[in-house]
Amino acid sequence: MAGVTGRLIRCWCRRAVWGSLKVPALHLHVSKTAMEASQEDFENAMNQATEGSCNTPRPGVFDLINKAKWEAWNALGNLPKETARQNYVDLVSGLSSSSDSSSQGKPEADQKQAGYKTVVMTSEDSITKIMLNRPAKKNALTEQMYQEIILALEAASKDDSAITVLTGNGDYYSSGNDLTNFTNIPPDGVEAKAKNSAILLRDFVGSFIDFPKPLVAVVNGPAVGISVTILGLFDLVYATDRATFHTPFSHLGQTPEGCSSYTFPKIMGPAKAAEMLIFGKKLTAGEACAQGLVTEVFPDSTFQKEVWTRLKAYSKLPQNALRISKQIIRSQEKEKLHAINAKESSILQERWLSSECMNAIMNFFSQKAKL
Ligand SMILES: CCCCCC/C=C/C(=O)SCCNC(=O)CCNC(=O)[C@H](O)C(C)(C)COP(=O)(O)OP(=O)(O)OC[C@H]1O[C@@H](n2cnc3c(N)ncnc32)[C@H](O)[C@@H]1OP(=O)(O)O
Repeated sequence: MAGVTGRLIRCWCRRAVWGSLKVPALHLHVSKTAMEASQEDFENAMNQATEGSCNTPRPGVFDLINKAKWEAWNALGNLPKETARQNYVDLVSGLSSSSDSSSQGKPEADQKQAGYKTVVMTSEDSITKIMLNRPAKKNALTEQMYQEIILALEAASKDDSAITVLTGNGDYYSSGNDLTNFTNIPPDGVEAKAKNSAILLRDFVGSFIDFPKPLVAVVNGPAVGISVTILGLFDLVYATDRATFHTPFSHLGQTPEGCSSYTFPKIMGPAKAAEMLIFGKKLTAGEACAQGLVTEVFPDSTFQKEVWTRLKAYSKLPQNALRISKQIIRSQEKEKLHAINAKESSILQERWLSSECMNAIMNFFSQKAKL
């Protein structure tokens, strides 16, 4: 912790608390079919889609395993970012459908998808589950996690599942943005970092706005920050009675995102939304349900069993009807949501450069200030 604090204070002296966001050109050639692809192919494709072309030094001649991995990644060459992402999604989607056909007679088999490092993506019973997987850090969202969630949603939108679920591993749903995202300064400076982070935020929220199938949050514990705001973009939010919902943006010198400046007043009315988004009032699961942010609250002891039984029943409904109904509802205000997302992201880009925001983050790391 002393190291992190020292780094933050050094950053502050240079008027910055930002981490180096990798936004390289992304490159990938995928020539194998999903059935032919190995775990290593998925890892290389994921590296390419999230980190870009091979950007690490070649391992030493005796480091045979890492040298082979490096050579495979390096061999992928240079392709535009969108192509790299699309290739990755195609590879994963292909795996999902080919696995499904090869596992006929075992329809319940849990299809775990390879290549993700910070989330676990599985498909079972026509439900694709994306599980945040950093329990020791309360599922705080790193830049890599934002990228992997975007990729996972793209893959889920194309697989043959009826419903997609986002949940967390461990005692938290998510503690929101990982504050260490703000700790290193990239060579191109703090303003560039803020700009790249705003782009990542806009893309991340945009992938929830555009998601074409029913999207369900299984809120397995407390939720903070952006993990709360994006709930306004889900179709169902099921919560354990242990969950809390906290958006302490003013405490952090920040402002609402995830389209919550629009969805929260619409869901709960302007006064209750202001209490959460401006003054940082933390809601219990029962309160969040009474205000319409949560669909239903379950006792923690039976939470998983009850929720998954419910979702399995829903996933048997006709898939096209589910998808089309979702899209009719979303289409009413999709453009508006994108405009709000762009505006919120651009305001945050400025906020992240403010002394209020920098002080709040330093405070968290230096004093372990809890929300
Ligand atoms: C591309 C950028 C997009 C940005 C979008 C804008 C998003 C905004 C937000 O999401 S604002 C909300 C940010 N979140 C927070 O401020 C939460 C900070 N964390 C806490 O207050 C507490 O950790 C807690 C209340 C969530 C949990 O407290 P407790 O139960 O006592 O656990 P610990 O604090 O010991 O946590 C264990 C371990 O996890 C680390 N950790 C938890 N949350 C975060 C986080 N958000 N960022 C970084 N690290 C986090 C914590 O430091 C501990 O680490 P350690 O074991 O000490 O190494």
